[in-house]
Amino acid sequence: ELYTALADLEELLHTESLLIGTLQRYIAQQEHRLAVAKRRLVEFQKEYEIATDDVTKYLSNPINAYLLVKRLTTDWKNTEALMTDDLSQEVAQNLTEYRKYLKFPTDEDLTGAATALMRLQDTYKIDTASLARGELNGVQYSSQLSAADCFELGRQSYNNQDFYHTVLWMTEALDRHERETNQTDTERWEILEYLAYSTYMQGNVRNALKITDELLEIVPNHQRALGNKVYYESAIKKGVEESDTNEDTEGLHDELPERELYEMVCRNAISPSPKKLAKLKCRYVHKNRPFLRLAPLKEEEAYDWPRIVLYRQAMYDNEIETIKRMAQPRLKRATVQNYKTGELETANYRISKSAWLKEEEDPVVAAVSQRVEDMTSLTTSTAEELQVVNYGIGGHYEPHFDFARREEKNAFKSLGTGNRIATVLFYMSDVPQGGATVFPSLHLALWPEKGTAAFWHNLHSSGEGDYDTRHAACPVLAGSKWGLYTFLLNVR
Ligand SMILES: O=C(O)CCC(=O)C(=O)O
Ligand SMILES: [Fe+2]
Repeated sequence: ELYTALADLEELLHTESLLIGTLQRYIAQQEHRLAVAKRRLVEFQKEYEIATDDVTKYLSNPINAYLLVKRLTTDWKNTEALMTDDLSQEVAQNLTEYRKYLKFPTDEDLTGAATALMRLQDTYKIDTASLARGELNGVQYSSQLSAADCFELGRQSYNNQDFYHTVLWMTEALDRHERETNQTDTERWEILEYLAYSTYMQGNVRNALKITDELLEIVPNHQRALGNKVYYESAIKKGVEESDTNEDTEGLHDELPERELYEMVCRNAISPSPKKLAKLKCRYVHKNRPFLRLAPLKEEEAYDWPRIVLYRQAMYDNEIETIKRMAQPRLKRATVQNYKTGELETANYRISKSAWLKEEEDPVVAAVSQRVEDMTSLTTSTAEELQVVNYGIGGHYEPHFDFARREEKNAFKSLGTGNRIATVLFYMSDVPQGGATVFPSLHLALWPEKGTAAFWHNLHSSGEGDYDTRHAACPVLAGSKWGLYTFLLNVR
């Protein structure tokens, strides 16, 4: 899963540079070969013309007779070798070697990267055309997508049976195809075929028929399209009308499904009321602890109930660098616990890479761990190891609780401890766009800021889970997000 973290993508650039070199060498070789072949052709043609000009005269000359024989033996053998001698064999061998030791993304990576794009498109309500222009919320980031690129994204969605996005991307592909001057390999009718079927699957038979007619104008004997046309027409006759999927989502925010509320908070389209925010306080924490005496922690309330606090500049840049450096080689796709079996497994609702660090590994880890105690007044002796998390583009963690519910029998069994009383998370990077930590029911978003830590209790003092602490990590829209998390545990 290379697409899950930015760090791994860098290695793909190394792979690409070697491939570009190979392609360059291949072209140079082939061009040299063609140049030699062209020269030979000119020579052969010249001699042949002289010979046929006056055959008898030419052949009566013993030197010419010799040259003709030579041309068709040695010369032609050399030329034949030039034509058939497979230099590309060497290139092929090179490529096989590369496949063995270089990092290559898999088809699964491609699907993952495409799915990530769709997730961003939905969460941040980015229209397909701007995304294809390489624009994220008005900021130009990357190069444009071609009609062929959009077609490929549409095909990916189609293969995932995601007809909603297939329609969006095929429509964009069609639009770009029309405007592109050096029209790509993607034929217009191919786009139309995908578009028609997905439009039908989306419940719009009339449009599906219109698109199919357009296809048939280009390829009149397209068998599948002809079959579909008959089918769509009879469906319309039978009165299977398109279902109106435009549900009105007006109304009170709290009645919205969590998914929508979550995405709204991610987009900053909703936030706690000004009245709520006005009640929040800021203070400096001085305690008789070494770190705090040097630099008192700046504590800022982000929410009052449940109490969620932020500490600015809670981690130094050099600590961040050390921790990232230690974690980098150990990063692995993050897992979640199957609440029935207790097994750890990967899931699409959590896409990031993580690594664990032990206190004894480095003084920096111990120092940060100590700071967690200072901030929380809770002991870290029963805390889980510090977890470093790296989210790549589109990386996210959908709404969840950090504490285990009663029905989750096997939670924390291996640790031999109780439930997660509290969560502390340090942001080890800024995130240019997206990537907030959000609490959907509180309408609250914490925007990552390098060096800031967030802290909240997951359990009421009774030991019961606080359901208002349900939270999520919004998909990263631009850049990458680094976090350092620790969960403080109840002693059992
Ligand atoms: O990355 C974030 O902002 C939150 C992560 C989180 O909730 C978790 O790892 O449990
Ligand atoms: Fe969490």
